[in-house]
Amino acid sequence: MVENTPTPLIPNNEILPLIDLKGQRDEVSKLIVKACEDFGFFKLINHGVPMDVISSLEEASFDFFAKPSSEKERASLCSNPPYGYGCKNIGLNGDVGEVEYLILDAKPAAITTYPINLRDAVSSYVEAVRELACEILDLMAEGLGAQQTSVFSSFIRAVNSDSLLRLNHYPPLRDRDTSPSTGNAAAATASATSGADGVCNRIGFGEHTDPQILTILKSNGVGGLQISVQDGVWVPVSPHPTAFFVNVGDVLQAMTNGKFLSVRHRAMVNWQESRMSMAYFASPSLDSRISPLAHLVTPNSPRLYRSFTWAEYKKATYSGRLGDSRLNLFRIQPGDETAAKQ
Ligand SMILES: C=C1C[C@]23C[C@@]1(O)CC[C@H]2[C@@]12CC[C@H](O)[C@@](C)(C(=O)O1)[C@H]2[C@@H]3C(=O)O
Ligand SMILES: O=C(O)CCC(=O)C(=O)O
Ligand SMILES: [Fe+2]
Repeated sequence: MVENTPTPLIPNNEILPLIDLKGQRDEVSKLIVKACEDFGFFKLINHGVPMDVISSLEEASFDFFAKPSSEKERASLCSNPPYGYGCKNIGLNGDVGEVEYLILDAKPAAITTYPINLRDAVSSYVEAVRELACEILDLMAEGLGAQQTSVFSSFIRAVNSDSLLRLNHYPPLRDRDTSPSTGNAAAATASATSGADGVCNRIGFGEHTDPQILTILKSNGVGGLQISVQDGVWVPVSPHPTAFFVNVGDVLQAMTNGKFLSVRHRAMVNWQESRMSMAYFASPSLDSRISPLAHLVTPNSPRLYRSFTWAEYKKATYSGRLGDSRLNLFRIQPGDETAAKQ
């Protein structure tokens, strides 16, 4: 059963940074670093990804989710978790939400095996968004004063990068039998109270951090994404017609020695409109070793996490629940000199 969530919510989201990628390079890189330190999140406009590439994938996604369940399950492509179609069950350990989704391997070789109606749209989108992720990561490296601009983006450019594309569809609650006790539509209305923007207090995708390096997310014009700026306080991210929402993942928090925050976020369901989100998770290859940039470890900022491979981190992620704080498993305990030198 999906519970209501009477947690404090800040209605005004103007505090979230909106960054113009066409601005002056030095300025943009400073703004990105500041946003990642303060929120682990920002909105990006003038990002260079053509609108027709975005709308083609959005259309292909709506077409896919409009198919009968039996067909979607068949199109699940493979039984290799986490790839494929899923409905309400998130991950393998009992998490649920009012969402259906398709998770796709973003490797070019994998994309060529997708059904014809998705293949072209996914391929163009992934190529464009991967380039954007690399550009953002280069700006971050510059803003952090890293010796090599490509210190982060080289992980994503690797041919065997484990990046994923996830298409999430949150059907509107209005027409559904949503009341757990009675199945009655009026009771469902009362229990899933919605605001003026139609966003309900019903969870579509529960709170979590993204485990990878960086997430580039595009949603349609329907609100629902919220980020947690401090424990239990949720800030709604208002929809934007063209912007991408960018958030830091756990691996980038580890590589920046905690300077950047991997922000907790969740997605709520809309009362009357379908919400679609398309998330590209930029990820290292399985054998990549993750360690902090040397210049970010100082006597005043001692090392926070032991080094790990993405395979190790991914295994820890997938053996846990959605809301777990996975990075804590890799945190160096005070006095653990061996781990601090690895
Ligand atoms: C419950 C889970 C779903 C998830 C794997 C996990 O065990 C914990 C992290 C979840 C998450 C969140 C970000 C991405 O949407 C995702 C694909 C990922 O890499 O980690 C999902 C996983 C999933 O849905 O399989
Ligand atoms: O749908 C959204 O806006 C967020 C989805 C999300 O956080 C995820 O897929 O990891
Ligand atoms: Fe997420």
